[in-house]
Amino acid sequence: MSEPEEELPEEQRDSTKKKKKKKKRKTEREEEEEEDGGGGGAVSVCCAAWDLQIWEEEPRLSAHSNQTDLDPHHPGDPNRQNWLVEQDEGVNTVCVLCVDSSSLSAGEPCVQQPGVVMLQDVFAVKVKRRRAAGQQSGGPVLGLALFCCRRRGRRLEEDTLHLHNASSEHTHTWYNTLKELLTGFSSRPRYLKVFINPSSHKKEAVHIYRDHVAPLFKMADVRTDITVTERKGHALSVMKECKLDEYDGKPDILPHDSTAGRHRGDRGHRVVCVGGDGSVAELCHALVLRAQLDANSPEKPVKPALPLGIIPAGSTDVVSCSVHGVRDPVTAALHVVLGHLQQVDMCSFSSLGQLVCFGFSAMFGFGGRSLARAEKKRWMPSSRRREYALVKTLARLRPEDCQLSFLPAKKSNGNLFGNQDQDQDQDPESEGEESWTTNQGLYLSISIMSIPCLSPHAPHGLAPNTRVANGSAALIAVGNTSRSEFIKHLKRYSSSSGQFSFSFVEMHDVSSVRIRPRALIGSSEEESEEESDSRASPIIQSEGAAFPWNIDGELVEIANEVLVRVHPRLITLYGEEVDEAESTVSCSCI
Ligand SMILES: Nc1ncnc2c1ncn2[C@@H]1O[C@H](COP(=O)(O)OP(=O)(O)OP(=O)(O)O)[C@@H](O)[C@H]1O
Repeated sequence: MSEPEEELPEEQRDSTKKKKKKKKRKTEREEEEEEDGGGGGAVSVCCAAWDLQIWEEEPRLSAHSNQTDLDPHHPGDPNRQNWLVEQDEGVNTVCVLCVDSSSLSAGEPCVQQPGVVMLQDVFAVKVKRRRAAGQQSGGPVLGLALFCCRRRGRRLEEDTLHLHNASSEHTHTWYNTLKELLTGFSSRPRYLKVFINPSSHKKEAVHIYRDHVAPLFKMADVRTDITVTERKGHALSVMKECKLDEYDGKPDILPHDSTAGRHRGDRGHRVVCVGGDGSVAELCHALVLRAQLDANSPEKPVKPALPLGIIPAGSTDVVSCSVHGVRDPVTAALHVVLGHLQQVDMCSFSSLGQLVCFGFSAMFGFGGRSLARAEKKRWMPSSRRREYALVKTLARLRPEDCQLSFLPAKKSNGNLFGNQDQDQDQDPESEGEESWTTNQGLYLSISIMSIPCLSPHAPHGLAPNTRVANGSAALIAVGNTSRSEFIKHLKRYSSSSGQFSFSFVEMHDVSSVRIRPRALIGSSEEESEEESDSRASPIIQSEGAAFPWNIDGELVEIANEVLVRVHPRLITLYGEEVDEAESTVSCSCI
C-alpha cells in the first residue's frame, strides 16, 4: 500500500441517517440486515453485483447494460470481483465512478443520473472492517465506504456509498487508487486556517462549526488550525502576521484552468471564516491587504492566492448566500472539501485617497442610518435591534442631499454568466471627467453592490442584475419620495419583482461611484428649493461630523466623500455561481 489505509469500523454510521431510519420500522429492519451483511448507509452494493470504472467522460448509460463494455479485461464474466480503474493523467475533474444501476439496492446515488457517482462528488474513501465491540484495529475487510455529496436543490448533503467486498486485496487496490485520485483534485484543501467569530449573531458560531463542519473536514482528512477571534480586527492582525507559506505558496488552479495538472504536492492550505458578513469582509480585506504587502504593491489591489471558505453563522450572510444559494453550514463545508471555487468581484472604499476597506456591498442613507441606530441598541438581541432600527429609521425617514457620480461599466464580451473576459480594473483616474455621470439631489438610499446579495429574505438578491463575477457593481439610487412609496419599494424585494419600477429609483451598472454629501459641496452651490423643506434638510451638517455607511453590515463612519471602485474577480471564494437563494423566511417587520 502506498499509504496507511483509513479504516471505518462497521459500527460507524452516518448519525443523521441513523436518526432518520429510527423513525421507520421498515428501515430499522433494513438497517439490521445491513448490519448482518456488514454494511450500512444510504446506498449499499454487493461485490458480485457491481462493477466500477473510472471514465474520462460522463458515460452514456445505454452502454452500461453491456457488462463487457465496463471491464475490457474480463469480458463476459458476470461474477467477476475485479474493480477496474483506468487512470488518465492530465484529466482533472471529469472522472466518473460508475456503479451498475441495477444493483443499487437503496437510496439514490449522489448525482442526477441513477447508477453514476461523479468522482468529483466523492470527498473521502475508507476501508470498512468488521470489529467486535471495543476492538480498535484489525478485523476482516468488508469493502469500501465512499463519502460523497448529494444535491437537493441548492443544498449539498452528505451521502455514503457502501461497496461490499470481502477480498482484502481488491479492496486495498481500490482504496489506494481512489485515494490517489481524490488527492489529485488540486482545488481541494488539505489544511485550513479557520477563524471563528464567537460573537456572531446568536453566538452559535463555535457550535455550528463543531457540530456541522468539523466532522466533514475530519472525514475529508482536512487538517485545521482554529482561531476563535477575540475582538474586531483580530483575524486581520493574524492574517497580516502569519507565514502564508504555512497555508499555501502557489496560486491555485481554478475551475476554468483546463491546462492544470492533476497532481500538486504543494497545495492544500486555505482559509475559512465562520461568521457573518462582517467577519467575511474583514477576512477578504485581510487577504487582499496581505497579498498587496507581499507583492509590494501599496496602491494597487492584488488578487490573493488563497481562497476563502465561508461557513454562515451571522445575522446577515448575504456573501455566503450569494455563492452557496442557501444559508447552510453543511452546504458551505461541502463546497470547501470538494474544492468548488468561485471568483468574486470586490469593491474598495476610499476617502481622500486613503483606503477605508475592501468589501462587497455598501449602503448610504437609509441603510447606513438604520445600522447606526441598531448599533446604539447593542444590548438588544440582534434580530430585534435590526427590526427596531428599521422601523425607527422609516418613521424618521429623511433624504440625504448629495452629489452622486458614477462611471458606467464598460460593456464586455461576457460569457454565459455575463462575466468579463478580463480581470482588468477600470481605473477611474484614467477616465476623463466627461465619462462620469453626475447628479446632485436628494436620495433616501444609495446602494453599491458588487455581488447580488442573495438572502432568504430577498431570494433574487438586493441587486438582482449583477453577478458575483461580472466585473461591475449595481448602483441603486432611491430618490426622495413619500414614506409609503419607499416602503412599497422595499417590500417588493421579497417578492423579487418590480422593486425598481418606480420613477424615483434608478439603477446603473457601474465600475466606480463617488458620493459627496452636501455639507462638503462648495458654498457656491445654489440652494435647491427642497432645502427649505424640513424633510429635506441634511441630518448631519456640522463640520467634522461623519456620515454612517453600512459596509457589509458593519457601521463605518466617514466624514468626507467616498470613492467606491469595483475590482473584478479580486477574491476567490468556495462556492458556485448561483441565480437565486432558497427562500425560507419572510420578513415581518415592514
Ligand atoms: N470576539 C469578538 N467580539 C466582538 N466582535 C468580534 C469578535 N470577533 C470578531 N468580531 C467582529 O464582529 C463583527 C461582526 O461579525 P459578524 O458579521 O460575523 O457577525 P454578525 O452577527 O453578522 O454581525 P453583527 O453582530 O454586527 O450583527 C466583525 O466586524 C468582526 O470583526
